[in-house]
Amino acid sequence: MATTVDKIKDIEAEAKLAKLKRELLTPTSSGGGGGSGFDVARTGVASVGFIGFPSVGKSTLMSRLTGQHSEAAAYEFTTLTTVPGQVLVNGAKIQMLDLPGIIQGAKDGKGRGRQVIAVAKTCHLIFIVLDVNKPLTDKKVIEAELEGFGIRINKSPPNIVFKKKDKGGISITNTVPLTHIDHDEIKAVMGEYKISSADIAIRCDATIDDLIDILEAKSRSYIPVIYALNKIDAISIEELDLLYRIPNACPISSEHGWNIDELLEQIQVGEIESCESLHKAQRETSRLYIAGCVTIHEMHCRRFLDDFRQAVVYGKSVKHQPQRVGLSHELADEDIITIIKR
Ligand SMILES: Nc1nc2c(ncn2[C@@H]2O[C@H](COP(=O)(O)OP(=O)(O)OP(=O)(O)O)[C@@H](O)[C@H]2O)c(=O)[nH]1
Ligand SMILES: [K+]
Ligand SMILES: [Mg+2]
Repeated sequence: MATTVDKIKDIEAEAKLAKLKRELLTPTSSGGGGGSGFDVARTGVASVGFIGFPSVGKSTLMSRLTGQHSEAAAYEFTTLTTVPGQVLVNGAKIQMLDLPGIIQGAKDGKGRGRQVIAVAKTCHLIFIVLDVNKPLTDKKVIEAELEGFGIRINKSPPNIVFKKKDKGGISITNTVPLTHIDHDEIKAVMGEYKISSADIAIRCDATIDDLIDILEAKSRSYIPVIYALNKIDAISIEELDLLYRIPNACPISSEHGWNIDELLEQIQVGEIESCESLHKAQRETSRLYIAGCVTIHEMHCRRFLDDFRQAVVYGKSVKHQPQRVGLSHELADEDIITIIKR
């Protein structure tokens, strides 16, 4: 049986690994890091990146959704660079980015996967495109690739407040019982990060990965994902029924244009009427909201205000589409705003 000392050793090793991974993924001036060589100019209020194995139908979907032609063919790696297009969702211009296919091990530097995932990491939403004729385990493989690059899928940041201090040691409080880690183990992680004084308030049944995500907050991106389950023209009705049980998914046929409207509808544009609903949207679907009739300032709670840098608004309340505005800007009904944090 593993002793506490063994367990702490494991945890220290895990924390060390997380640190090494971050160093590997942080771009360096020498260009050896996670560069974004495939990035393109961003237009519209938000961008959606297409991630998937080769030949699952990303480019066919791109052409179908946006009318922007992106070369599609039966051979792998047809697409070698980012192809941007645009589509209107509730009147808002949303940029679509068709990306080259990735393969297993992409996050570790195989192929150009790192550059591809680096682009996806800056998107507001990711379409994971899957070929329904391939094993469903492909979904897990792609998810692991994104996770390994610091992308957290359909998840909000763990409810842990971490404040580094100059002195006073490590102080830990938890409002719920912790079933995955104890205070000694948390201190071991802090030791690994060379943090000797901090206040840590834990408000969820956190795991060690949650804690590391908070310590590595700068290299984490919380991005909503929709699974575009493509090529349903090639399966039976019975098989299709099963696909409808997969959460956050939309079965489609890019080639035949089946269910493409539903896929667009799933791009969640949350409705904001109050500070509360803004927080909810921020937690659930990240950065794209429709505002009710309030000023941005009125929607604010402190936490949000602290990070606020600028908002980009598209809709009736602004002259230019989109327009950058500050806190006192008054929104109109159905405006779409993107909050830019510091
Ligand atoms: N049956 C069927 N075939 C499709 C569908 N969508 C795409 N295909 C075919 O799948 C093959 C690959 O399509 P692409 O759009 O090039 O796939 P991709 O994911 O962009 O591929 P890479 O750029 O190489 O990564 C082509 O032969 C398409 O005709 C679909 O909905 N149904
Ligand atoms: K292809
Ligand atoms: Mg392609």
